[in-house]
Amino acid sequence: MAALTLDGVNKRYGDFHAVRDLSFQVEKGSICGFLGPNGAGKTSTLRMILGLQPATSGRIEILGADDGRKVRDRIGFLPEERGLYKKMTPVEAIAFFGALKGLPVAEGRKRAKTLLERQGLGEAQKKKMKELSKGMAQKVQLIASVVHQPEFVILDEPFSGLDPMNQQGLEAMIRGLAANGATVLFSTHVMQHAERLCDKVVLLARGKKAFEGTVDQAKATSPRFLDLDGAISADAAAALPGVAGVETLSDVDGVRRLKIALAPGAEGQDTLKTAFLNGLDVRGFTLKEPTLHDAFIGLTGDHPDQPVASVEAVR
Ligand SMILES: Nc1ncnc2c1ncn2[C@@H]1O[C@H](COP(=O)(O)OP(=O)(O)OP(=O)(O)O)[C@@H](O)[C@H]1O
Repeated sequence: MAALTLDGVNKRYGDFHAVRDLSFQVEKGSICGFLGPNGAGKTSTLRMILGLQPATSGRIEILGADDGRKVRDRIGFLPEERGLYKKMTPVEAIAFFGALKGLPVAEGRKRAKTLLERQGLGEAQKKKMKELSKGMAQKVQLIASVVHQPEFVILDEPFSGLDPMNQQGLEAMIRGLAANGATVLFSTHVMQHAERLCDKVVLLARGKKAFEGTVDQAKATSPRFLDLDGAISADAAAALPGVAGVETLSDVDGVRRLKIALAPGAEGQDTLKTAFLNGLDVRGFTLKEPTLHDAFIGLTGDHPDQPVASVEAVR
C-alpha cells in the first residue's frame, strides 16, 4: 500500500520550472531515498508533500490525505535549515516540538529522556542546545521531529555536515524508525547512504525523474568497470573486446590507470585475456561492480556532489 503518491506534479517559480511532471510512490513502512544534486528540486518537492507550498499542478496524496497539512500531526519533518532554540536543553527542545504536534509536554519530556539515552546522549541532557556538538545537535533535532511517533518521516539532507561516526548513528536511527513501522523519505546527494539504507530510490535531475526503483535495479543500469594499470594507451584499451568506453584516471610518464566501462553483459575476463595475449603491458587490474554513484552519473549525466548550476557552467 502506498503511503505517498505523487502524480504529474509540477512546480514553477515564475518562469522557472523547478519540478517537472514528477510521479512516484512510497510504500508504507519502507525507506525511500530522494536523490539528486543541489538544485535538482528535492526541497521544493518535500515542501509540496508537506503542504508548506502549493504544487503548480498535479496530485499529491500522503497518508490518504490530499494535503499534507491535514495530516501534519502524523508526519515528522527534519528541515534542511536546522536550529533548535539554543538556550533550551535537549529535553525541553524535544518536548516543545512534540507539543507542536499535539503531544502532552510531560509525555514529551519522558519520551525525550528515553530516546536520548537510547542514542547515547544521556550526558547531553544536562547541557543547553548551544553547547552540543553538531552531530549531537542533529541527533536531538531528529528525535525532536519524531518524538510524536509519526507514521511518515520526511528528512531533508539529514546527513549533511556530520562526520562518518555520526552519519552511521543517524543511519541506525533511520533504520529503527522503519523497523517500528514508519515510512521514511529522505533527500540526499550522498549516494552511499541511500545505497545502504533504501528499499527504493527516486533520482531527480533538473526537476525531472531520471529513475525510480530498487538500489540493485539502479546499479543494473550501469556497466561494470575494469581498472587497468600499465603502460597502455587509451586507444589500445578501447580496441579490446567488451569495452564500451575508456577514461584515463591518471598518467605518470605513460604509465596510466584506465577506467574501462564494460559493454552490457561483458564480464571483463575476455577483455583481460585479450590484453595479455596482445602483449599489452598490464601491471595491475581490478574488476569493479558499479556503485549507486556510477548509476546516478550514467542516468542523469550529472555529478551528484556538484550543484546543477556548476555542472551546466562546465558544459
Ligand atoms: N522560492 C523560490 N523562488 C525561486 N526559485 C526557487 C525557490 N525555491 C527554489 N528555487 C529554485 O528551484 C530549484 C530547485 O531548488 P530546490 O531547493 O528544490 O533543490 P534541491 O534539490 O533541494 O537542492 P538543495 O539540496 O540545494 O536544497 C533551484 O534552482 C532553486 O534555485
